[in-house]
Amino acid sequence: MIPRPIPGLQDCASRRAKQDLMPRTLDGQITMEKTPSYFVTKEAPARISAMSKGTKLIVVVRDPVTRAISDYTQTLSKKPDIPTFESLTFKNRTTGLIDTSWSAIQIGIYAKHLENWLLYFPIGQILFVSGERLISDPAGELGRVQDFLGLKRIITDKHFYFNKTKGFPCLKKAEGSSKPHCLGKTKGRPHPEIDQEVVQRLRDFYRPFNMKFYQMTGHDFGWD
Ligand SMILES: Nc1ncnc2c1ncn2[C@@H]1O[C@H](COP(=O)(O)OS(=O)(=O)O)[C@@H](OP(=O)(O)O)[C@H]1O
Repeated sequence: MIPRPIPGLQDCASRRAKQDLMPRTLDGQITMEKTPSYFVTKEAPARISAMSKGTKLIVVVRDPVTRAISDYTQTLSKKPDIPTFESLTFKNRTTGLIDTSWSAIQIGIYAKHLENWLLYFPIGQILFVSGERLISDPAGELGRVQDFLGLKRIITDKHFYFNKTKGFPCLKKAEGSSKPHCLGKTKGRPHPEIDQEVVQRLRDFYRPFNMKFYQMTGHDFGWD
């Protein structure tokens, strides 16, 4: 059971005030909250643990190189004048020194972020969902989520079809409707073409962190 959520990472008083505005979780209900930045926020594990040690945590991860490019694509869509991905990647392009302070790069060092969580939560309380498998086998991945949450497997293959144009699975029927439902326009956007040498340098950079992450989670995500 996931307890009532922390609506943000504010101080306790404002957190409680916000919680009081939220509906109560009734028996048989699970309250969920999605805030991607929690995984990389230093204070989040301690605060969530202080609120409820039993909180189940779900983290969706994908190849950190693709993640960085996707992150950049998102920023570019809002600020078209930013420097190129290639120039932001390096502190010094000649020496090949990666700028690990750039958030697009930093967020993908999953092993480092996970270490913070493991100070407060056992690994069995965290489910790692593969972003790649959410596309190639959504029902399988959601099967794992349902098991982790102790739910009956209600969502299965029957609920999805693959939309080739979008390159994503879509729901055959949206909740409360008889019409199909696909993810929005910002999902599956084309990414800019990145210099392959830079991509390779990033692959080399992430490899040891990925290996450590596989070891910590006991799961090979196949990013190499
Ligand atoms: N359900 C599901 N399955 C697989 N992949 C998914 C899913 N939802 C979001 N995404 C991909 O995650 C990338 C970031 O999406 P966000 O949901 O954060 O969207 S947004 O950037 O806030 O608009 C973005 O990646 P790219 O499209 O490759 O850039 C989304 O397409």
